[in-house]
Amino acid sequence: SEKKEKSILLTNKELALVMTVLDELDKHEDSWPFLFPVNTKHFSTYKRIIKNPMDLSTIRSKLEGGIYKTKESFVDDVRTIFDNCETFNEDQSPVGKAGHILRLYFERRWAELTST
Ligand SMILES: Cn1cc(C(=O)NCCN)ccc1=O
Repeated sequence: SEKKEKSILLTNKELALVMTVLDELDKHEDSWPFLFPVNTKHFSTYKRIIKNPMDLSTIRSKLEGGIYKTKESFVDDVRTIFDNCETFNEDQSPVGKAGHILRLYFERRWAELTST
């Protein structure tokens, strides 16, 4: 049925929406800490402290692989990036500050694009 179908994949409109937001996050000047997975060889405690690592390249791979069935599951992964950042970084550190700025940008942009 139409309802069932909706839960299997993102509609074209939703796909375009999440792609747009993902592209904007990727090019934002404060996205540099979040473009790729945190280097756990460089940050040896990261794996123990952060249970669900997430980054923008992983989100893009999941999107291209048809992993996201709803736009909400996409939003959950984006928010995980920022929650992980707050867990692992001091608020006033360069990475911590970038995380707060990019989270604010994302939430405002998402609201703009999805609020009726
Ligand atoms: C998200 N995140 C990124 C870094 C980082 O230093 N990234 C550099 C990328 N060149 C360190 C801790 C952290 O939580």
